[in-house]
Amino acid sequence: MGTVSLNNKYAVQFIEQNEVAAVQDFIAATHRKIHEKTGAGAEYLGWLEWASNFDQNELARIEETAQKLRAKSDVLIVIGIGGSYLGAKAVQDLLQPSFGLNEMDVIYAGQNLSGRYLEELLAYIEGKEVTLNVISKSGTTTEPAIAFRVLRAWMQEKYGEQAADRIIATTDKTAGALRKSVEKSGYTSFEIPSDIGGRYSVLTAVGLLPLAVAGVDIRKLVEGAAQAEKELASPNVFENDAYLYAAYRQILNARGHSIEVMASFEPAMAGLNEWWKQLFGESEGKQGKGIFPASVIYSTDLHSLGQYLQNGRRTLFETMISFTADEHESKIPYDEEDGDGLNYLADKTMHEVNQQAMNATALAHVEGGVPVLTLEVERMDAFHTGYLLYFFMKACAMSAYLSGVNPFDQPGVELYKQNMFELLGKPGYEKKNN
Ligand SMILES: O=P(O)(O)OC[C@H]1O[C@H](O)[C@H](O)[C@@H](O)[C@@H]1O
Repeated sequence: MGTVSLNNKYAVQFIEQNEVAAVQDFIAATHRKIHEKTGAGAEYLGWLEWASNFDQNELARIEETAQKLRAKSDVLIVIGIGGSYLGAKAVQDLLQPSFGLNEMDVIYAGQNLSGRYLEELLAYIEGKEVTLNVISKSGTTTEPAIAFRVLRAWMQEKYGEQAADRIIATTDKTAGALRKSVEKSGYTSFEIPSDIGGRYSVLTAVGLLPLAVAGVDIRKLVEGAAQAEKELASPNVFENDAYLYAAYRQILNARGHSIEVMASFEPAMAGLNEWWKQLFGESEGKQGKGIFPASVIYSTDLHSLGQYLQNGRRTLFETMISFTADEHESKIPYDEEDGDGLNYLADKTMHEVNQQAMNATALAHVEGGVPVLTLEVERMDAFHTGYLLYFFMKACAMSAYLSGVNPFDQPGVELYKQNMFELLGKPGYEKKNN
């Protein structure tokens, strides 16, 4: 059994083992395509063995920079959108306490164009010591560029010439406007490798610098991913759970289950759900194909979307993440009067009750015609998170290739950007929409 394993006990009635066996040859051929870098978009496979070959000097430089930032700031603002912030936010949400401030306050900007958000952020940082990490692979994305312009002006106003020492840029080695401003202003910078796309970049400086500042053990995160590389290297679908997950997804999709709902019983998973949605949505949603990635947090959403999941259109399948270790002490207390009738649960841990809520939900949804896959992960720590991130990246590459699309491009994101330039009157763009 791997560090993350796929349990199909709630999907057996929807998929026969011989259906999985039937795709083994295709899986093995696709595995070769990935590892020999011969498939579509192969120039973006830098993430495949990134963790096991991690440049130790780079890792040390990320940690040193993080130390320096921590020493001089109350708040780090990470400016980025899509793959340039979702990974850091996901891991931060998963590994840090749900309430109160962490050792270090890491917040996000540039992922929207809301004036209210920016104004409230500016009010929040008033009187605080601030550092910025602006992240953009292309260096030309409008949303983070605007946030950077506003926040850079704020920094210059507050720190004058010293502002440049408080700005770190993470971007392409040579291309883009952000690289130019690094050269001009002398910001400390980190490179986003040209062979790693945004949604596969969480284990590069893109994710690691903000996470190191936030106090996450980034070495353990990388170690977990390196372990996943080793465990998920077999071309055999029955020995590689990332491929098994990809195979199940595509078999279900072919049968009309074209929406995947990622379900977790831990609220700390909300950020990881968002990262996962970008990964699979941008990788698979093209040429009129793709499984639509959606997500829920239970029990919360059992009382909103639960009804739809149980009885709505039967185009869904569900993937539940189950954290198996019972790590928390909290137990249901015994009550002398038992007015609420809960004494039958006395002395059970919250984890035990939560696990039964998961089993009960899975059983109900299976009965309602929803295939349920379960991904079992032992615990929510940096090592297992690193493993899980790699698990999804490898599964996503396989799944997208199985459906016949290039997992590494995102041609569809361009149209709204072009339209926005036209509508806003950017010089050089024709006004076809006005
Ligand atoms: O890092 P950037 O070049 O600014 O790109 C940020 C994001 O932009 C678009 O949304 C792309 O579709 C994403 O894949 C990318 O992660």
